[in-house]
Amino acid sequence: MAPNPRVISAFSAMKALGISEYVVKPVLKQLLKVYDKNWELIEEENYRALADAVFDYLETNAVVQKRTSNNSYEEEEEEEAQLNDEPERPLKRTRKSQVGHGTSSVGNSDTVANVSALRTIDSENGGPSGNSSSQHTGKKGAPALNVTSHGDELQSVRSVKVSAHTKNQSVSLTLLAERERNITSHPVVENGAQMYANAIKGIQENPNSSPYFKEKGKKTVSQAPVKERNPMRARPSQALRLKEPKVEPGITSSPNANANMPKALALIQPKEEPFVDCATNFASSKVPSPTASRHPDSPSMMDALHDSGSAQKNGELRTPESPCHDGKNNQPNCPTNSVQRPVSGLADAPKVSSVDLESASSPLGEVRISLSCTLLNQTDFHMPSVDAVLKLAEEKNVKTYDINTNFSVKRVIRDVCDLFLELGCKPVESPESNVMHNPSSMKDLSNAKCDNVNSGFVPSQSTGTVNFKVAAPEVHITPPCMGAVNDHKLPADNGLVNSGEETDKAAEINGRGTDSGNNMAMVVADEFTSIYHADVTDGEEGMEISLINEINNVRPPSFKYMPYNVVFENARLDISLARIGNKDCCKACFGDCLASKIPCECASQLDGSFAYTLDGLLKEDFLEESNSIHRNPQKHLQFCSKNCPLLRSGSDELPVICNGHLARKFIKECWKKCGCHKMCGNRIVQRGITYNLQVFMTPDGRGWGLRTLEDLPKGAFVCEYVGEILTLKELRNRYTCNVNSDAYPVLLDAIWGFDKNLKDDRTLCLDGTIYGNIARFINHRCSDSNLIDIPVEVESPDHHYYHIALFTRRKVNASEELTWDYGIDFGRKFNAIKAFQCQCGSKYCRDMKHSIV
Ligand SMILES: C[S@@+](CC[C@H](N)C(=O)[O-])C[C@H]1O[C@@H](n2cnc3c(N)ncnc32)[C@H](O)[C@@H]1O
Repeated sequence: MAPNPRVISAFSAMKALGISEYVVKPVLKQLLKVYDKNWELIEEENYRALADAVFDYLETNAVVQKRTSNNSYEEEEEEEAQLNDEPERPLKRTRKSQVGHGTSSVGNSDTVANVSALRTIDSENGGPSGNSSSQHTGKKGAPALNVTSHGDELQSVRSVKVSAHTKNQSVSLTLLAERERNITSHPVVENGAQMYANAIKGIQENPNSSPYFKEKGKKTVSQAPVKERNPMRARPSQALRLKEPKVEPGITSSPNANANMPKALALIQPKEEPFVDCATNFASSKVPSPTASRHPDSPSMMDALHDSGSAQKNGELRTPESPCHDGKNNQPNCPTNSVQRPVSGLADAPKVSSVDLESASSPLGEVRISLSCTLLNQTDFHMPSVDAVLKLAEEKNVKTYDINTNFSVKRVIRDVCDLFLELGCKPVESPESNVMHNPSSMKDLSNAKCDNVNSGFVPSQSTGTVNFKVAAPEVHITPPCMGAVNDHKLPADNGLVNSGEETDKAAEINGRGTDSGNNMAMVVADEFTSIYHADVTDGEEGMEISLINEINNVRPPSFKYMPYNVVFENARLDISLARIGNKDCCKACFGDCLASKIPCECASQLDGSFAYTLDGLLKEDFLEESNSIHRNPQKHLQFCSKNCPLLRSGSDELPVICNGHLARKFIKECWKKCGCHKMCGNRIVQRGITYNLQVFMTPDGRGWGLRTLEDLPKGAFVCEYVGEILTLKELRNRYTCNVNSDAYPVLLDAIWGFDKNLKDDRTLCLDGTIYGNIARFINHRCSDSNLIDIPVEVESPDHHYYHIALFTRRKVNASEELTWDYGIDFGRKFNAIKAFQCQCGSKYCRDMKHSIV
């Protein structure tokens, strides 16, 4: 449909005032309603009414946001109702007065909620729940901080840039916030800040001057402020639907070479050995010794393919699951601060003589806030590690503040600033301490010649400046991935790849050059030593996750980074708020459900308790129970006999009867239909990755691995296993045709043993091979892995689809490799996928007695 020329003219007129179309659009819509589509009234006096309404809206919006911003979901409902001419909607106050919970009280709010839900899904994810399309548009933002700017709700801070100038004794911190691109309103006035301010002032002085308020006694825009999308948007939890994986040019779909697929399947006899978490002996250089405890055999992910449920006759294993993250950044209900002007509060930092905070924005939705603080008579400042500062700031905030009620972005910023100064003024200790130091690779990086990479993270001694965030490289990790694993498969006799020669050989074997074919922006330093990429997530996560290869020339595999699951063609995945009944959500809640004395509906699956602690960690008893299921799978199996999807999908090598599927212990998180705040403590996995992780090349031939760069407490959410949501049938087709492919499938089979009429399109699994996240780099460790997979229900209440969240089973030390027990039964071999020869190094390794061909 051709755009209405009157609309275009209205936009142009407003643009001349420096007001963006994003702002004008919703207001215009409302105005047309108010004026019964009488354009003349709007166009009169060169759009005077519209201009007034816009300014009103901006002003009101600023006030509203300042005042609340607590429960944006409710606001969305209100807005939605307005747009739909709902006479009355569940008012925030009403809801709030219903302290606690309640299943249903909200009367007729269902309709409204559903409507708004749909809208929310649509806009928030840049993609619908059910449609197919490929909008990966949405940059998600697992917000670390939220700041308000320009009277507008803050968008999530996607990155932090910190720089210090020792020479001038100043430290500057730049928070780079990025607005969601899809946001409907964009209150940033492009060039007319002053004009806007004057206009607002005029309206304040003479409110009646606006015809907008006079006409017809109808609803005014200000009654229903059009709200911007909630900035604190957790990561989109629903899946995108893709028609088919897009494989970018230059990439082959699956290296044939040494495919090491999990083959495994299967059945493992749970061992009775005691466990002791052996420290990972391979992580890269300094791996602290693990101390934890843990146990042996269990099932794993790849099982799936092979026998997913795989089990065995007696004992069995299982498949892994979901995601999640920790809640250590739990922010309270609401951030507010308008961080626009010099924040005087910051000045009380003892060592700081002055603090400046400036903000700038672009019409594209980028907001940059720059904070600089100058030291007072401090001559011995040195640049501390950014990581150390942020880590300390985080710890400090979690410990110091009542995170639920008192959180203040301003204070966080001040703390970060203070800590910079504090750490920077301490004498330099060991290289491991808090002073920024780099692995050899970092040094190399500084000399690296790489034209197209603005590699930050390289401290430059000469200037004393550190750019924490590297200018985003135009990197596209392209599809078919599977590769990397093979690349490192070296001859079993040595396993270690550490010379250029060997590397080249490996690359040759795999038909790949060591230095071509991939346009990843990364730094290659020296000849064989460091390949470094500042952010393998391509900006898709709230955290940057670097990749480093100090071992050989193998480049990262080609795959498309996705922070959330995507639906492949035929899988049936119904995600809609309409499917979430009152018993599946806590509509009457507000704020933080964990803080409420009365457990809400979302806690009912766990007998009225939540799986998380107030610190955002998995509760001890929940973790222990889940560990126990992994240790003794045979006690938790549910059988689906002949109707087992695995049997139906056919394979000569599969057992004739179902070996059982684990009855998993689920976490149920609050979600969009719930009344609580997005930062509610029962929304951990949705918020995405919050720890500082790194993809690295293992030195012992297991290919890439994932490690943590900071200590992780026990029960911390690390990441979700993300991939394409496939039906089992699709999975089999995919890998039966390509037996040699590497694949990383995980069955979503928790319901299989219970649903006797399971249709093929509902037998789902996740495959992170082509579309996936950093979890695809996590290597397997038999039994005493430091991560455990927990199924998490977020947007789909029936357990056919759920998320797989990986939590720490014990405290994990910085630089330790993160591992997960895939649940592979190395004693079995199935046709579709080849198992690898396990080199986990665990004393419980299940592959020691088997020789895999
Ligand atoms: C999910 S991927 C893990 C990331 C992989 N290392 C890479 O380079 O992409 C699984 C593959 O990693 C390798 N792998 C994982 N754990 C291993 C282990 N304990 N021993 C040997 N190879 C392992 C196998 O090739 C397996 O097929």
